[in-house]
Amino acid sequence: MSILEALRGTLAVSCQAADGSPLQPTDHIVALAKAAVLGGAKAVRIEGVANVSAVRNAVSVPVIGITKIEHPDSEIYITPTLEDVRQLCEAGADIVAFDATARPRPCSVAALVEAVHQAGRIAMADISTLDEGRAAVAAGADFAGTTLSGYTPYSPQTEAPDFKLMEDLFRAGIPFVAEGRIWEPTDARRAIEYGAAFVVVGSAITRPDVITRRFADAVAGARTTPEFNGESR
Ligand SMILES: CC(=O)N[C@H](C=O)[C@@H](O)[C@H](O)[C@H](O)COP(=O)(O)O
Repeated sequence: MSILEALRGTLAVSCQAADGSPLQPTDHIVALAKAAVLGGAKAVRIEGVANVSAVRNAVSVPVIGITKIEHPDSEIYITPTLEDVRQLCEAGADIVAFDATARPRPCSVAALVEAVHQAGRIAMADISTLDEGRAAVAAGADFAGTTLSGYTPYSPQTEAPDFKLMEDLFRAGIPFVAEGRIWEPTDARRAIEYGAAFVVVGSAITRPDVITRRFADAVAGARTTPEFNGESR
């Protein structure tokens, strides 16, 4: 069975640590990935060549590899160049994901796809609109990811997952993975029911600081005098 067939209808977990997070050391990323697998993740999405290599050696599920490189002259920061692709493949990524948005870019989507395929790996195109999904698949990408919806100025800026984009991709016959702002298990399930090949969840599982903030904000907004049936006592 191919990797993509095996992943159909399953959960993948993105194990990344933002700048300044105490979880940044590679050992912690490996621990997050192992915990995700214990919980039922069938793939993990990992940022950084050293992290991909360490996680590849520590778990047996497929690894979706990316790099994140901020560049002063470009808004493209997820796996922007052929060198990033080469290093991720060498580190053992089974799937390489890259920005496939329509913004000005250092390297064409077609060239990135070709490099991924030459290494015998699967190409995942992170997109923000239906047109970008169409273009990425036309350029040879194996599937699109809704990852960047909400992160380009011309895509809908919402707090929820972009279910409209999922529906549009499904109707257009573009194979896709649901990723981005999936906070509730019911949303993950809904994404599969909207036709996603599989679902990638990150922050809601692997960013304890962000998860904590949700709870802290909820508690901070609570009334401190109990009230039952509209009556306080
Ligand atoms: C936009 C961008 O840079 N997304 C990144 C891509 O790898 C990660 O920061 C996200 O955590 C990941 O996509 C999962 O999404 P969420 O954390 O919302 O479940």
